[in-house]
Amino acid sequence: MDKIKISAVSYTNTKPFLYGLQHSEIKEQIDLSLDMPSDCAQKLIDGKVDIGLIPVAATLNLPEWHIISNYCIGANGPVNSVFIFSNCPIEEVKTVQLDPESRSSNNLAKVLLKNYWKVQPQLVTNASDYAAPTDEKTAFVLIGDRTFGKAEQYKYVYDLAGEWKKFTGLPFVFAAWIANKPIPEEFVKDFNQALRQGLAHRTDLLKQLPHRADFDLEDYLMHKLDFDLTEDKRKALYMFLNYIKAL
Ligand SMILES: C=C(O[C@@H]1C=C(C(=O)O)C=C[C@H]1O)C(=O)O
Repeated sequence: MDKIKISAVSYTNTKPFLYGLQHSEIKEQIDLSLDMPSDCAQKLIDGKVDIGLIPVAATLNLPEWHIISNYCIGANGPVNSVFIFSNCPIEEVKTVQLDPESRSSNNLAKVLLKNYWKVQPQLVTNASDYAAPTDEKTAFVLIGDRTFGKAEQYKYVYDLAGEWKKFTGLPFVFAAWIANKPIPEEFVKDFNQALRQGLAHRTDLLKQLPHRADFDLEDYLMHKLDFDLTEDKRKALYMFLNYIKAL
């Protein structure tokens, strides 16, 4: 049988899943690449892979998609790795730079700016001074490991999963395991078993990760991230997609 091609996120948030896949026999059946989220999405859209841990916002660009797992990258309240960083209050921000590695969080920022904060700053992709704006009134979206330790450096820090929870009362799902074609049931079963094992071994994984003085990895992997794709997260996912369509 041909190997099933998979693209997964290259950030720390995905390490519990990778631990499970690497410690299971399923690793012989898969061809795994690690990519930034925007590339996971593009590879699934272009048919270069069969399954991706992709930003949920990118499903709007897929003609066919199937959620193949009850696990995801999500949060129920603040996630501590998806932010708008700003040096002035959000109401005064004139420009928001978007993160080139993101698809979900950029859209979440747009949804919250419009519907929650009710402001209309200019949105910029590929800003030349991205993540280091010189203008006081320019803020930026930043996701993943690049945010670790940075929350102290800005006067105004907006955790987007926390803001979404205040807005909707719901948890949020950033990325889900999605296939662009039907995948054999037996494989899906073994794949989910491997993911479950990985989550169950987070304490072992944490022992292998380098300690960071500026970021609480244990709190992040055990508490801030919430990996179960619950009914509430599914509800939030479809609500989010509808908000994006209405932007
Ligand atoms: C919580 C996170 O979730 C992520 C955010 C994504 C996005 O904005 O497109 C996609 C995948 C996840 O890695 C994070 O990266 O910090």
